[in-house]
Amino acid sequence: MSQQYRAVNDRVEERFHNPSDETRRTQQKTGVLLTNLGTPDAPTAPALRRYLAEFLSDPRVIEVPRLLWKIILHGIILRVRPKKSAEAYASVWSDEGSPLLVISQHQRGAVQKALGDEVIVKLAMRYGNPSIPKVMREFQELGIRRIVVLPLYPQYAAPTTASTFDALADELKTWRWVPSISFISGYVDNPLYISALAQSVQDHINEHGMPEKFLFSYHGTPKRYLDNGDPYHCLCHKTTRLVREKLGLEESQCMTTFQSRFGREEWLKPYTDETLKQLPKDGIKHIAILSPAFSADCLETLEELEEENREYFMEAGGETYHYIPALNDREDHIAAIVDVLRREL
Ligand SMILES: C=CC1=C(C)c2cc3[nH]c(cc4nc(cc5[nH]c(cc1n2)c(C)c5CCC(=O)O)C(CCC(=O)O)=C4C)c(C)c3C=C
Ligand SMILES: [Fe+2]
Ligand SMILES: [Fe+2]
Repeated sequence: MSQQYRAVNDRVEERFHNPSDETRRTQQKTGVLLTNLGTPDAPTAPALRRYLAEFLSDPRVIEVPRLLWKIILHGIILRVRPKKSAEAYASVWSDEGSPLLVISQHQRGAVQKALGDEVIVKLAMRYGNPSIPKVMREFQELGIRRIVVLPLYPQYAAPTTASTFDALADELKTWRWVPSISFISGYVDNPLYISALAQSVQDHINEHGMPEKFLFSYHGTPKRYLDNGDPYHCLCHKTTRLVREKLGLEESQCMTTFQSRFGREEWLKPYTDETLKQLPKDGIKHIAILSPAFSADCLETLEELEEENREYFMEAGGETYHYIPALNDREDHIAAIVDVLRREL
C-alpha cells in the first residue's frame, strides 16, 4: 500500500474499523429523529421574514409555477405578512420560546427517557432551527449507521410529511456513506395514538361535561392537493371516525372541519371559522374543539383556535367554547410515539 493510501486508510481505520470501545458503543446505537414543522427564532418581523421565506418557498407547500410565485412571495407576501404574523406569535410566545419548539423539546426528552440509552433521540425542524441538515450531521459525527425518522404529523400530507422527506434526501445527497434510514410517513392507525386522543376528549368530558358538538378541526390545504391525490383529507376523516368510535359517540356529535386558510384559492371544506359562525344560528351553543393534526400546541391552536375562532363563535351567539389541548407531552401521547417508533426499531 502506498504511503498516501496508508495515511487515509489509518484515518478510516481509526474511525470505522478499529474504533475505541466508547466510539463503538455510540456507533452501534440507532438514531431517532423526531421532526416537526418549525417556528421563527423570535416573534419579530425580521425573524418571521426569514422563517416565512424558507417555508413559503417550499414547492411542496405552495404548488404554483415558481417564477410567478417568487414574484408574489417577495413582492407582496414577505412585505406584509411578517409584521402581522409576528404580532400573532408574540401573543403566544413564552419565556422559554415558541410553544411548538418548547413542547417538541419536552417530547424529545420524554421519548429519549422511555427508549433508554440504546437509541439517541434528536429533534429537528423542517424550517428554521434546529435544522434537519444540522441534526443529521450530528448523527453523522457520532458514526450512527441506522436512523429512524418520525415526522410528528399523524396524518400524512405532501406539504408536511413529503416535504420532510425532501429535506432529508437533500441532506443525504451530500453524504458519501448513507446510513440505513426508516421514514415513518404517518400513524393515524396506531391504536395508542387513537386511544390518547380519545382519552384527551374523555378527560374533557369528565371535567366540563358533554358539549352539543365536538369539532375536529384539522389544518387545511388547498382543495387542489386533494384533487391531485393527496390522502390527507381522507386520513383526517379517518382520525375523527376512529376517535368517535372509540368513545361511542354518534356521528351527529362530531364534525370534521379545516382551519388556517392561506391565500385566495379554495381550501378543504368545511372551513372551521365559517362553521363556528354558523353553529349558533343552527342552535348549537356549546362546543368543544380539538385539532388532531397538531401533535404539539402552536400558533395555529393557541392563537387561531383559543383566541380568534373563539371570538367568531361567541360573537355569533355561542355560549360555551372549549379548546381541548393537543396531546403535547401527555404520558399517553409519549407512549403512542414510542409505540410507533418501536415498530420500526
Ligand atoms: C400556505 C400554505 C400552507 C399549507 C399547505 C400548510 C399546511 C400545513 N401546515 C401544517 C402545520 C403547521 N402550520 C403552521 C403555520 C403556518 N402554516 C402556513 C401555511 C400553510 N400550511 C403558514 C403561512 C404558517 C405560519 C403562520 C402564519 O404566518 O400565519 C404551524 C405552526 C407553526 C408555529 O410556529 O407555531 C404548524 C404546526 C400542517 C399539519 C399542514 C398540512 C397538512
Ligand atoms: Fe401550516
Ligand atoms: Fe393561522
